[in-house]
Amino acid sequence: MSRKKAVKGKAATSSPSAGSPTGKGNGKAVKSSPASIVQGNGVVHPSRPSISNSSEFYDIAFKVMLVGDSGVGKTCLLVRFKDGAFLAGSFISTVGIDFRNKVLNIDGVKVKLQIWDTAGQERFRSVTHAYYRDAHALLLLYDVTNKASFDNIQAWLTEIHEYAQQDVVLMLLGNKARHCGKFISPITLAVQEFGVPYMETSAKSGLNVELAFTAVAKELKHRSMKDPSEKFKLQEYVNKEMKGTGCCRS
Ligand SMILES: Nc1nc2c(ncn2[C@@H]2O[C@H](COP(=O)(O)OP(=O)(O)OP(=O)(O)O)[C@@H](O)[C@H]2O)c(=O)[nH]1
Ligand SMILES: [Mg+2]
Repeated sequence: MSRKKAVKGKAATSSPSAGSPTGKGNGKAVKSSPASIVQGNGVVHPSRPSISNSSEFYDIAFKVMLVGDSGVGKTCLLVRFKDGAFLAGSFISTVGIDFRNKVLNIDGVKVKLQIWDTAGQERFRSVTHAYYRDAHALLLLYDVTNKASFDNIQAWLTEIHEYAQQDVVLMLLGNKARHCGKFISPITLAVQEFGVPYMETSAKSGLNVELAFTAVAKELKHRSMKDPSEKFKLQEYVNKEMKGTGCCRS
């Protein structure tokens, strides 16, 4: 098997696999220690030694897509996660689609997330559809200060069911949360009706941003490791790990 390292993010405007190191496949095992890692397609690969010409080595890689209405904060969430910064100032709506990579250490396993930032505007919807089928996880964002973005969640879920893989990991993120701690906004209380894991984030303050991506990476890793004794429950993990204290900056 070839050695893999995470590549820097680059714009992708053609087909989903064209700009994608993971191509069409599921999460791929390229190095593991000490246990074997199972590919999403069920192929077991024996343990391999570390690959060491980059700080961005990874064992398994997954594609995560950010979707949701224009203006809910998808790009800001990704920038906050990747660079630890907030894009203040005027709103520049995303055109087309782009991705950034980040490698997380999940319980000793290096999990590379290739995170696709999509354009929320209606006119780019057909471009986005082409990418759904390769996504291992989808983060569907709404804006907790914007009821219209909540009202559109059902339409997004319908679209996801139509275009994404059946077993895609899905989580709702109520972005632009203004509070801190475990309180959730009235919109997010209503969001529970969809029966999909959910949490609130703030790209502005950084609230729960790392946690959202870590939770998804953990879920994907658990699935790919195929260890039945280790059942991972996304919502339970998020509820447990959510910040209990802190100060509001949003
Ligand atoms: N207060 C607050 N503002 C935010 C937050 N996240 C994003 N914003 C603001 O919301 C606006 C839209 O953010 P973007 O990240 O560009 O939105 P988007 O979802 O990527 O929009 P499209 O690219 O059009 O789909 C910007 O003005 C951001 O500064 C947040 O957590 N809190
Ligand atoms: Mg954007």
